[in-house]
Amino acid sequence: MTTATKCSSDSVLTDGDVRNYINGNFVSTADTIDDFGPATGTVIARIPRSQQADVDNAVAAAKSAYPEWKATPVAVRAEYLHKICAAIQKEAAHLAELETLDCGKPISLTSQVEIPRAALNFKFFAEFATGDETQSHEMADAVNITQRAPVGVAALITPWNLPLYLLTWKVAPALLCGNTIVAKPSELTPLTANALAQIIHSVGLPAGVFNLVHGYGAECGGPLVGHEDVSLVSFTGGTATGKLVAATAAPQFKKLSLELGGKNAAIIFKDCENDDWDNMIATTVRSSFLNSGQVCLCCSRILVEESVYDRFVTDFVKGVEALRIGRPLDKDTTTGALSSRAHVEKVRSYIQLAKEEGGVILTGGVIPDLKEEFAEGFWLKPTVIAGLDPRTSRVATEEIFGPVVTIHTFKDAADAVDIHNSVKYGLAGTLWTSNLKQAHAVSRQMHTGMVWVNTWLHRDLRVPFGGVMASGVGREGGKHSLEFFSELKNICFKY
Ligand SMILES: NC(=O)C1=CN([C@@H]2O[C@H](COP(=O)(O)OP(=O)(O)OC[C@H]3O[C@@H](n4cnc5c(N)ncnc54)[C@H](O)[C@@H]3O)[C@@H](O)[C@H]2O)C=CC1
Ligand SMILES: O=C(O)/C=C/C=C(\O)C(=O)O
Repeated sequence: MTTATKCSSDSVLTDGDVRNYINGNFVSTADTIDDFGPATGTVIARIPRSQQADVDNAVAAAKSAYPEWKATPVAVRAEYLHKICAAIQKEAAHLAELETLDCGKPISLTSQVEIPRAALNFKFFAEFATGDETQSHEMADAVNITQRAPVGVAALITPWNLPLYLLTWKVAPALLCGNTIVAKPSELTPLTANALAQIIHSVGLPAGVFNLVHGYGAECGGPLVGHEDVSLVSFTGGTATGKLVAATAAPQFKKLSLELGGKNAAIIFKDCENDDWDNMIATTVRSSFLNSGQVCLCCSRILVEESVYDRFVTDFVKGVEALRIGRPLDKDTTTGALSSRAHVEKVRSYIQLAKEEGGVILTGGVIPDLKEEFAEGFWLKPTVIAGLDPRTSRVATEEIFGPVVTIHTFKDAADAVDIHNSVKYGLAGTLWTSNLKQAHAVSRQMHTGMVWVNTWLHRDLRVPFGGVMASGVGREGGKHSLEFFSELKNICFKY
């Protein structure tokens, strides 16, 4: 089956053909899974439905390639990362179209943010590899050399919301540190992972170093996590799945990183009314509805100081209603479709629940009226809900992971912190204030892995990325990724 996008004549991509990539070969499976384009709701590709035997083959290939890759100097590994980065950049326009087709998200997002970041993930880690991590500790009669050694075969399991962005965020440091890989992308968005395998093949990475298996979570992801020859699992996805992954991996003592969901809040103090109001409104619209709210960092709760609540609601709803929902390939579209029909139904069930909980829909809450072409697609309007109890409402405290935000008031900083910390998640929070002391005090009390002050999703790839409580375990990013994808090893030399 051929997808609707076109590659240039010298492209290494053949996107009509989605296969597993095992030991340097592209292989099919007997059974397949339909891959739907969310904008139209039609089948755009058929992908492998891998089972235990396919996972076994991929892990065996990764295990067999490991000794040689482990012994490959880090500078040579970094050179491969540079080549993969260059190939992604060369194919960027096509990759952006593929991602848009597979996810239903706007081309502005894939072409300006996601695909450039996928390339940057490789460049960043290639340049991060200095070898400076080696330390020595001298004794009177010996010297200790502490080095970083790779961990082994890494299972990398990624979700559907930022497919290539999040896959490359794991692949680049895992390769750099000398691990071999079996990757399992989401069955909902397999196309750019398939393209990445074709790119990796084209740059001549040794066979077996990178392997890719497509399939359902239970049939393919589960056997991969549980495989006895897998030493490390890096998972990004929902909290419920993260629990299953942890329950399998922990008793086998695998290294484990879990980047899970969130119920992030944006806290808006009245003092940002003075100088930063318009920027705050525009950024809060973005932090609520970027990728239709399907980013783990999106702020799905907005807490507003009482005295500026009315002004906030008026300006925020105006900003939300100005979003352009429609054809994802149009350059000025800001808001596309959701990932799947099941996800639309999940999000709609929360909107219904909000009504039952006494909430008021300020805007959205319905399927948009789009052209005939999109009648069967997976669409929902950006939705703003007020009037819910921020501590007890299910809609205001459970992860929805879609285009729905709830707005609440708070009295003072202590009240804001109390509401903020009343959910079981703790990924990333945002606060808006011109009072430096307040920013300092509140950010320290917010129980999250990350806080942004007067900004949002302002990324520096060196900083630790990850959450607390139900938002996950472990940190990735910069040296934290290198620490996760390697083990410290001490060698003591007696004089
Ligand atoms: N980045 C994030 O924070 C994400 C959060 N979510 C949240 O999770 C909810 C459910 O979404 P799903 O599509 O079910 O995501 P999921 O968490 O089940 O899927 C993520 C990845 O895990 C794999 N997987 C599923 N079951 C597995 C298992 N037993 N063992 C190993 N791998 C497994 C999937 O195939 C996919 O590759 C969403 O509605 C959203 O609330 C979903 C995706 C991303
Ligand atoms: O690294 C980033 O900039 C963003 C990461 C986003 C996720 O991990 C997510 O949405 O799951």
